[in-house]
Amino acid sequence: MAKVRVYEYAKMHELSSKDVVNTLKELGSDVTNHMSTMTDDEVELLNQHYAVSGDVAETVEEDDNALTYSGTLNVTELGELLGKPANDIIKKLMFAGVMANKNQDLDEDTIELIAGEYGMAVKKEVEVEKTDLTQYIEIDDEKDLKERPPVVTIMGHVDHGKTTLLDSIRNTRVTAGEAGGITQHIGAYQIRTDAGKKITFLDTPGHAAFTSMRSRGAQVTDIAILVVAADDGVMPQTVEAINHAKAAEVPIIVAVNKMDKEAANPDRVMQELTEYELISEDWGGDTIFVPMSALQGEGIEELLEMILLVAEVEELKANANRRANGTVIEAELDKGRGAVASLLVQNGTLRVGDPIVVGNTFGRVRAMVNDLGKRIKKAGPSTPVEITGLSNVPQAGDRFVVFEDEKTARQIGELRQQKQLEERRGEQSKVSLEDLFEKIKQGDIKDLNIILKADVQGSAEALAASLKKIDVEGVKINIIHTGAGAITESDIILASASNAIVIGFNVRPDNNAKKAADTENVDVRLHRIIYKAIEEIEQAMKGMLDPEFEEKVIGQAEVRETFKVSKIGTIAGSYVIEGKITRDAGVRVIRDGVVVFEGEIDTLKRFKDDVKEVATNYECGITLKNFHDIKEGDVFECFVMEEIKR
Ligand SMILES: Nc1nc2c(ncn2[C@@H]2O[C@H](COP(=O)(O)OP(=O)(O)OP(=O)(O)O)[C@@H](O)[C@H]2O)c(=O)[nH]1
Repeated sequence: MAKVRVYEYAKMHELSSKDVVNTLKELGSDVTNHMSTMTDDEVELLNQHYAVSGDVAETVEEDDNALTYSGTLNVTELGELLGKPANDIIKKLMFAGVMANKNQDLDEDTIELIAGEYGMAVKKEVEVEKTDLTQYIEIDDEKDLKERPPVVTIMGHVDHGKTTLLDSIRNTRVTAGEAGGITQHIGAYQIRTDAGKKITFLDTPGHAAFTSMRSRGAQVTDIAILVVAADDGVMPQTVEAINHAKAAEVPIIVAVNKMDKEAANPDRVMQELTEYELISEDWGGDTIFVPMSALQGEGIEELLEMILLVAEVEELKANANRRANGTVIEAELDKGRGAVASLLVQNGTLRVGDPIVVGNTFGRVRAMVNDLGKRIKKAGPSTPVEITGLSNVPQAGDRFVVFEDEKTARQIGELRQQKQLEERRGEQSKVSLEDLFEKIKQGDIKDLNIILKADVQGSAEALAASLKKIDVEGVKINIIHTGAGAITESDIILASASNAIVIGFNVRPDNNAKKAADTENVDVRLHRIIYKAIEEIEQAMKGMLDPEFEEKVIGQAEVRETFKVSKIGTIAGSYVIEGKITRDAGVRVIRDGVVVFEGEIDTLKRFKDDVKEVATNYECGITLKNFHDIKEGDVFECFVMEEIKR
């Protein structure tokens, strides 16, 4: 039989708890109040006393008519819920052995007890975060999942041919067979290969867009194409792109571009990329390299094949037979059409008329067009579309979720709007050196991600190597990107997306980076001396930044005589009665147990000599800074501030 508390028993038999407590006491039990649990014997005794029977545990039932509340209730609030004056509640509580005032919060059991006294039932509602969109996305059954097209982003260094590649893929593929198709820029497009398989390309080349989406929690890319010009090799933004893709754990296919050029040297590209763990299959690695010429359309076919191959390995799947969800690729306010958003459907099928929450806005899909500007009625997984019908303009990277009915969509959309406003006020916390240790201690952080920029690559690497050697238990340093040159907006966005801090060595953030760091709350640390940078990080990890101090009393001296000297003030002829007195310690003057002064020692002498410290049982002369009202019998208590080891 389950253990039963007094109030539960009382409730079940419609008795007052107070009564039951008294009865139990009369029966010799040592229960004290309504919360006490009873032994089986006690229950039996009570049953006999009240002439009731039955296994009480079995009589507990869920009450569907229960009044519901959430969070906590105080006495007044409980009164309101039950429709009773607070004073009545207080009386009931008193009878149950609980002394409470009107504002006192009550625990769940007590709330139930009091409601029970009135013959009512209450139930605490489990609170859910109603604004979290992901919770409305049902998990698919494995059997409903079918292959979906991969979503690809093209990245690489400036001028290595990203745009040319995107264009040439689109030109060879999109118009073919799509009669009268005029490509429309909606942030992404989809092609169909000869084999009839689809691939979706995100239209904004470069890693900044890629990562700014990720910083908003959106992961839309399945595969990254790293374009490297064969005549130029690995350049700074190539490295950035690699790091961005790696941070997002997206597989990389290397497109060795501009092979038509005379200076093309694909071996050099392969060689250089080995440094970044991108090793070609020819060389025993597992990275796919595709030599090509985006300009002449060479190698495109093979690249598309390789994309499909990687997609197959990744087992990209979705369920078209469900309400859609996905991510905003771009959005803007159009004068004529209102809010226009390009969406990538990531799962399910999006239909015209669907009630939808997009980021912090909502609406109904009014009109939908595809990447050829054609009006469509529905769009399945991995399809990019442009929609109208939203009440506001969302942001790239925002998630969207279709709801069953418009009312729910509106409710959740409005709640999210409200929450966004509140959050803006209370800005969320990213990692910073100030609270790093706190976060490590609480287990919130196991890796400290760092982005390192320096004036020259050499010092960035030296600093990275030293930082990696810092050994603090419970936390690991991850250098997710190093580079030479000023700290850029792209660095900040990567930091924000990866919850990293940025260290600048002999470099400064440019203006855009400064602004971005502000809005994204990214901690940027600037240094000119390597060991200082290392020290700062190490101390932050150990919780030793701005150390906390506590006072420690080191000794006491008693004033035996005082001498007034015109230029000096009062000299206290003292005797050290405990510990020691040191010249640089803090001092408190205690007279009859009261602190009459707190400050610093000015001079400390033995006979005529200045000394640093005086030990127990020695005499000394002491003067204080800015305090001369010293009296015989005063006690000088000396203290130092000691750092608290955390
Ligand atoms: N010879 C040759 N030139 C190419 C090839 N691909 C691109 N180019 C040229 O390289 C230049 C840069 O190409 P883009 O496609 O604009 O390069 P991008 O990477 O998009 O450059 P940004 O948008 O500035 O980052 C252009 O003049 C292209 O015509 C190629 O395969 N062969």
